[in-house]
Amino acid sequence: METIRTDLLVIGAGSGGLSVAAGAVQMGASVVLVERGEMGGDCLNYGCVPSKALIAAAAQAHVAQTSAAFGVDLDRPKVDWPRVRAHVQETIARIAPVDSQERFEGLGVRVIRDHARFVSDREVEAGRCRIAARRIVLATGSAAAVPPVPGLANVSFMTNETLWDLQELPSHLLILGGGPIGMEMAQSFRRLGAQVTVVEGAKALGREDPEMAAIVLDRLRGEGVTILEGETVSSASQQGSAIELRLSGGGSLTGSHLLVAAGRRANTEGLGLAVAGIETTKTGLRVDAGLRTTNRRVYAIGDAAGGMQFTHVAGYHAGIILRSALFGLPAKATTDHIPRATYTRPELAHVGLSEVEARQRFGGKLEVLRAALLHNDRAIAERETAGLAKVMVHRGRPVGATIVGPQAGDLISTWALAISAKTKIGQIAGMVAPYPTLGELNKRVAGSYFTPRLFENRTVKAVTRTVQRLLP
Ligand SMILES: Cc1cc2nc3c(=O)[nH]c(=O)nc-3n(C[C@H](O)[C@H](O)[C@H](O)COP(=O)(O)OP(=O)(O)OC[C@H]3O[C@@H](n4cnc5c(N)ncnc54)[C@H](O)[C@@H]3O)c2cc1C
Ligand SMILES: NC(=O)c1ccc[n+]([C@@H]2O[C@H](COP(=O)([O-])OP(=O)(O)OC[C@H]3O[C@@H](n4cnc5c(N)ncnc54)[C@H](O)[C@@H]3O)[C@@H](O)[C@H]2O)c1
Repeated sequence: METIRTDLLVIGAGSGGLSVAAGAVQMGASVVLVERGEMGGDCLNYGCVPSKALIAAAAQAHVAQTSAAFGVDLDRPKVDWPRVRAHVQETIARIAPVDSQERFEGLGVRVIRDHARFVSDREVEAGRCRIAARRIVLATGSAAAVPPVPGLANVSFMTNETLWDLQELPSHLLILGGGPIGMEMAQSFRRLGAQVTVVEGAKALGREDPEMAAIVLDRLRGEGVTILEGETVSSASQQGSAIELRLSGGGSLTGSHLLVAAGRRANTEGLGLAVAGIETTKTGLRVDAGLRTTNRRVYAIGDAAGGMQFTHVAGYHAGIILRSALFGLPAKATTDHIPRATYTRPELAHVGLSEVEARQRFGGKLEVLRAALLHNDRAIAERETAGLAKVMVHRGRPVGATIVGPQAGDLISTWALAISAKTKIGQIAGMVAPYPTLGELNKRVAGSYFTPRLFENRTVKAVTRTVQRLLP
């Protein structure tokens, strides 16, 4: 057994672990990185990257369905699934070098490809190595949670890990769970030609503002996705390649394939956490505001920390703990300024407080600004006018924003910056946006704050008339 001493040991080479390792080694720390699976973790191999590549392929297929309105007739698209898969794999391959073992070894990180587990409160074993570290970072991510549905274990269902190995386009894809994974995949497979049925136990896109989520769900239903809400699966079975789900409401569904997208569970098993005095919660590892676990030398970041589960959150966490683990500086993770986006078409993006949360916090002092895409000239030209921006304002500053529409994930960045920089709404309204762009939506919604103050204000009108009389 080789013994290694290091400043920082990072377990997990996904979005969070790679950011910590790259930052720490480039700032002069000695770093060991342990990964038991693929470098790049879920995001690169089984999550964001393949799903966004599939969404892009599906968008190409969808063009044929909408082009006639532009005066362009296209033939019915022929979807060649092996080539769609090749596009997805090629996308992963093009990004992979940034996350590769070679790149990290080139930076000076010692990379060990094995499963890691604690053997004491500050030592970890991985393969033939025992690593003693000053600080340890758990960036072990999460995996699909499989609900305890009777019979499900005997069905050949897919999760986000196995979906990308599909050999053929499903004729009828059943999806268990109507969260972001379920909805992004439902629309993509529908656009590529599959029949798709989503079974959602509560409300589809249930974490989002219901008014905004309804715009997305209407579009998906309009494209032919069946979404059953408030419906749970009482049992699952398989006859040959046909998968049957019996529903608690009494009906049943038969499909050719089943994707389970019913939430996540943190990867904490097999880590020997008890030996190191590290506690877990229902959602992940127990951490304080500085992302320290119950063992003061050990941090947890990203999906494993059990909070918001996004790649950009894992990257943000990495920055927080680098301050603390390398320089001993105090640092706290907050969530108010962190955006999220679901990449259905239209996209649904949010940052800060929702309308309901903001009303609870600020009561009558809250102003909710709205602007519809219906009046955005670029959206009209592109026939993509289903959408809305909603901004929650308290004392002249934005405290939350939700956007549904094309490129909403890009448009929300303006509000993420405004909220983190505590910008006044007038500064967004005063920004000059190029015409004609979707970005004008942000200026328009901010400008609506001043509409009643300027255009429906008797004093302003009286002052204008007086000044006009006095001007030479
Ligand atoms: C289908 C899908 C689509 C998504 N789309 C988006 C999106 O568009 N945008 C977005 O922001 N987020 C998206 N996410 C979420 C995003 O993928 C995660 O939030 C992100 O990957 C979390 O990064 P992480 O570093 O915490 O964990 P991971 O990326 O999961 O990395 C953890 C790594 O730790 C390794 N590991 C675990 N235990 C051990 C051990 N004991 N020893 C050694 N190695 C270990 C694992 O093998 C893994 O490689 C998506 C997720 C899914 C499933
Ligand atoms: N665009 C993005 O950024 C993006 C995309 C995909 C995933 N993600 C991340 O991955 C996480 C996981 O996504 P997800 O969609 O798997 O999880 P989720 O927890 O967001 O949604 C799961 C859905 O499944 C439902 N559900 C759970 N058990 C069920 C059952 N037995 N029967 C019927 N419905 C059931 C829940 O009510 C919920 O609506 C997201 O929360 C997000 O953090 C992000």
